[in-house]
Amino acid sequence: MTAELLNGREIAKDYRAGLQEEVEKLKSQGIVPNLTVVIVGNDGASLSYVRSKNKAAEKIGMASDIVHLDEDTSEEDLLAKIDELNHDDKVSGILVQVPLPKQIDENKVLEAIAPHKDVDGFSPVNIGRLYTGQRTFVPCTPLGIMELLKHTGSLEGKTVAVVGRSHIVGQPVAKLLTNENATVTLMHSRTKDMVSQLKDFDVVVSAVGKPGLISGKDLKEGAIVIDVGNTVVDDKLVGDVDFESAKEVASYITPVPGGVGPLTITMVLNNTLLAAKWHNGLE
Ligand SMILES: Nc1nc2c(c(=O)[nH]1)N[C@@H](CN(C=O)c1ccc(C(=O)N[C@@H](CCC(=O)O)C(=O)O)cc1)CN2
Repeated sequence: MTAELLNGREIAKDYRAGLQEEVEKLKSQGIVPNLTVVIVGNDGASLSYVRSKNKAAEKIGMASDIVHLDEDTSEEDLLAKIDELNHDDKVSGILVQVPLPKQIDENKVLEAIAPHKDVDGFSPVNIGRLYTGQRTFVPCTPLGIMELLKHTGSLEGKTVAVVGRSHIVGQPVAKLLTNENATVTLMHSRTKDMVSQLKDFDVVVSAVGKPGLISGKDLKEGAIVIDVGNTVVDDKLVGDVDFESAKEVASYITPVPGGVGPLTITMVLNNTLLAAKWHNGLE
C-alpha cells in the first residue's frame, strides 16, 4: 500500500478561504476580529511562528498585532500587559507564544488571560470547559489534527494510539478523539514497549519530538498516521515518523513539514473568529 498524503497546506488553504468569507461578513457588520500575539524574547522558531500567525490573520482580513517584549521582561510586567489586553475592546483574541523565558511562570501567565479571549485554549478555565463538554476554545494543534482526520472518514469505533501526553497536544487530542467515539490509548515515555504496541492501532498520532521514533514496521497495514513531531535535524524539520517506510504501510499519512503545522495556524484564526463572534453575541 502507498498512503494517501494528508496535505496540510492544501487543507489549510481551503479552510482559510471559508474563514475569510466569514471575516468579510463580520466586517460588513462593523466587527473587525483582532488577534494579538505576545512574544517574550528572541527565540528564532517562536518569532517565526508568531510572524506566520500575524501574516495569516491579516491575509484573511483580520487585524493583528504583535507585542514583542524583551527576553528579560519580568513576570509582573508581562501580567500587566495581559491585563491591559484583557480590557482592550478592540482585541478579540490574545495568544502568548510558549515557551516563555525561565523567570516567568507559564501557568500564572496562561491563567491571567481572560478565558473569553484565550484563543489558544490554554487557560485552566477553558481546559476545564473542554473536559466538561462546554463551549470553549479548543487548543489549535488538536483542532488541526481533528480537521485532518475528517479527510480520512469516520473515527467511530477506531482504535487510536496518542503518543505523548502534553497539555498542548496529547491530552486534549485524546479528549477530542474520545468525543468522536474512537477508543483512545494515551501513551508516553513511561509506557512499556510503547512502539511495539502500535501495530494494534487503526490510527497513530505522535506528538513526542523524537525523530525516527516510529517506522513502517511498527504500524498496522492501512493505519492512519498523524505526525505532530517538529524537530530540526541538520537544518531540516523532521517529524517522529520515518515517512518513507511508513507511507508504504499506512493508508493516510501527514508529511513534516506541510502536515499538522499549517492547520495549527489556521485554527488560531478559527478561534479568533469565534472570539469576535462570541463577544458580539453572535452564535
Ligand atoms: N501559544 C502557543 N505556543 C506554541 C504553540 C501553540 O499552539 N500556541 N505551538 C507550538 C508552535 N507553533 C505554534 O505556535 C507552531 C509550530 C509549527 C508550525 C508550522 O506551521 N510548522 C510548519 C513548518 C514551519 C517551518 O518550516 O519552520 C509545518 O509543520 O509545516 C506552526 C505553529 C509551540 N508553541
